[in-house]
Amino acid sequence: MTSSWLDLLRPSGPLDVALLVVGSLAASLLTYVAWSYFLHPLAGTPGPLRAQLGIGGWATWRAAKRDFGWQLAALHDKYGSFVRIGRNEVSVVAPAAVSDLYKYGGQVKDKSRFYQFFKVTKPSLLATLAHDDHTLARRGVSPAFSMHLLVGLEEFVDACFEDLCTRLESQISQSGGKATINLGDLLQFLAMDVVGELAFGRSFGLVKAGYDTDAFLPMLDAYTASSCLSGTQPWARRVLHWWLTRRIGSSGNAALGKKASEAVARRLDELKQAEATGDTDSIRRDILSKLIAAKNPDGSPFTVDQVKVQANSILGAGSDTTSITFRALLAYIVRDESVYRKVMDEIEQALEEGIISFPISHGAGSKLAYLQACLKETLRLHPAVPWVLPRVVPKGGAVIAGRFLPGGVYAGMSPFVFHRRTEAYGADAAVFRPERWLEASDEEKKVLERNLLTFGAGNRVCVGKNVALMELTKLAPSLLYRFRVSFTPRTPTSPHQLPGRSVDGKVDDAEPWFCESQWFAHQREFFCDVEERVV
Ligand code: HEM
Repeated sequence: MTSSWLDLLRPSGPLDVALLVVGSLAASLLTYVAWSYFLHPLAGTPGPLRAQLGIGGWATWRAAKRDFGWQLAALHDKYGSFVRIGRNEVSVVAPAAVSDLYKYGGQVKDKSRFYQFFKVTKPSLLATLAHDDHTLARRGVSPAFSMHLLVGLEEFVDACFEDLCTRLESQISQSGGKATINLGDLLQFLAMDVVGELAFGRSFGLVKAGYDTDAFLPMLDAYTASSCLSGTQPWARRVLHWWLTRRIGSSGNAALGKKASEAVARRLDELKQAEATGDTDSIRRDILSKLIAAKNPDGSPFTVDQVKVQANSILGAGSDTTSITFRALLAYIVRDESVYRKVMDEIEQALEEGIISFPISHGAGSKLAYLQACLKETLRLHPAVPWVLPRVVPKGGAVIAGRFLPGGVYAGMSPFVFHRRTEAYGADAAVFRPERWLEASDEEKKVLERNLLTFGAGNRVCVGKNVALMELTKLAPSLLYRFRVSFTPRTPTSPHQLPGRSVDGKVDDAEPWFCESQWFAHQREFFCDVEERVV
């Protein structure tokens, strides 16, 4: 029989079979890599090599290392406005992209699959990907977050703050006039107690207890870390979730579900009794009430499950974010004596002139112009969510910041990176300068506001923005007025276990915390020396 060259390829033993399999795999991989590098619609967009080769994993690795913000900033410094951060994903930092990607009624509408694992049990608002589904869901939930409703709930926020003052005073007196306190944790307890009051019918009592009674903090950490990591590698979700929950522990998860069930059941009971006695005025008109009264698009009332999902997602979305911002605001004010002096002079003068009184209302706090400018600068330089907020370019493609991106590509902007770019905030973009918000003309202010992505933008803008701003506007001046706060210096005997690291990743022991950058820009170990002020 005559042999052809094809016979040479025919395996004649197990070794040949193995070689053929390995060879075929290598050839497929090479073809895939070459396609990603040369032919993919994002080919030619600069970025880390592994993203360009389509292997992916850059964002996953950054999420695992929790250094996402500053690593992405460095890539943009190197490559410019468009950086390919995944096989099919691009990060953009151009002012025009804000409206191209996020504006109401714009071409780009759906969220990318990155968000899918932020669902609690069923998709919450944050995790609803399709624009149309989200619009309907948001219509039901929005009334629960109106400023009108929230202003009527200020007394509950004040009560949580009083718990904080009592705790601080007691620790201060036990320590002989000045106490070293993990203020970072206490501020998160405060934010959680406020969410408890507004969305669960009563405070969780964490500030009063002085510790994380139901292990909520590790649970929230496991929830965001696992959702974020899994979002970057959906196929590996189960493994990542298993690994993380083992590593971080998430015992609070069950406690949280239980708390939501109890809160809804309690409120439904109260409603039933009130209706029976005709005394419906005695029912608190809070977020929980509004969620219970919410309707689906077909007019049917929210089910108990829907109410629980929304309440739980509020805890997931509202407590880390608000406390990260509170810590950052305090730190920016306290670390610079001239900023601190201006804030305190403004508060004292407003008190003298009767513009504010205690407890400071949201309306009164809003009149503290310099403090509000500090808050804006804090939201700009330390956005609680530094991650890119990825959207899907629609079929047929879209022009984003002057560049055509084909349909199906994921594109997003990182508030952290964008806010530090000169094209967004000028040559001093990296500097904390509250005055920029006060000196700007009305037209300039519109641009500053438009470029501020801390709460997202467009129809996906944070639904809890009013809750956070109300809390910070009231409580930051109240805390600063009652207590003198300074960073606990790092010494061999101080309680710190981690080195100092700033929001932009600089390791420096003068920093008040160890900052991480993943979905959240969380600060660990914010220890402060706290004294009562003579007022
Ligand atoms: C300073 C505090 C806060 C910051 C910086 C913040 C930031 C954000 C951001 C960036 C988004 C949009 C994400 C995206 O486009 O992908 C978002 C959405 C959301 N936030 Fe906030 N948030 C804060 C406080 C709160 C609070 C207090 C609550 C609840 C009481 C809350 C509940 C939500 C919810 C439910 C969504 C999803 C909205 C939707 O998709 O319709 N947030 N937040």
